[in-house]
Amino acid sequence: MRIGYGFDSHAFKPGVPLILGGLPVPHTEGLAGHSDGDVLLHAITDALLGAVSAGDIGTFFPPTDDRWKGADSALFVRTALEEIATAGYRIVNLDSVLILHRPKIVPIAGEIRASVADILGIPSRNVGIKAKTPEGLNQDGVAVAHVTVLLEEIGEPEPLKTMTAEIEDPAELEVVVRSLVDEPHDMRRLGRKPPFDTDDLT
Ligand SMILES: Nc1ccn([C@@H]2O[C@H](COP(=O)(O)O)[C@@H](O)[C@H]2O)c(=O)n1
Ligand SMILES: C[C@@]1(CO)OP(=O)(O)OP(=O)(O)OC[C@H]1O
Repeated sequence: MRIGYGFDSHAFKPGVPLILGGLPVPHTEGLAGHSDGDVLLHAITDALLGAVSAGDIGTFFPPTDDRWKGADSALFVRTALEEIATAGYRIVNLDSVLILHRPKIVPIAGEIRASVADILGIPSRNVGIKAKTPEGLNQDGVAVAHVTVLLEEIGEPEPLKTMTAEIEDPAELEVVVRSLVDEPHDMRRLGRKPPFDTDDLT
């Protein structure tokens, strides 16, 4: 298991679109940045890179490089996903806190969650989206994102197990082979989930 943490902040600016977690959000202002200013995806990128000690967003995508001007921040996340896969890990779950006065996040949290889950290639149930207003912080014109992520090792598939048995009566062999081949086997009884949905079997 590995844990990662990411943080980012961007100032609100009139005349640019607001994008949060890859979702375009109708609002009076957007977030200033060299890229599309998606504060949540930047914090996610840093959480993923940090979990495998692979540096941070700026080491991969320097703000001095014109290639990333106006870039879709999903590109940064995809690169971080490649880094964690190369290191042998995949995401267990991710949690986040957005800190901003407006817009209100709760009414659109489901859409942001679905967008983030889609970019990460994980189910929505493994993505947490929360929000707070920056009360007492004197940060009215700013959006802040904090993200934590938990990774697990992808791991090698378990080697096939072999069984040996001594049978004296050849008729008994027939019974044992038939029971192995013909009868349905419920793997849940062995305490392990099958790697597929048994209802899908035809
Ligand atoms: N931009 C925001 C900020 C907050 N919320 C929701 O309001 C709750 C109360 O926030 P406080 O910071 O005032 O304690 C918060 O837990 C969120 O549910 C929001 O939706 N969008
Ligand atoms: C994403 C990059 C690169 O375009 O720039 P910004 O969009 O300004 O975002 P920030 O989180 O300030 O810094 C990371 C940079 O690498």
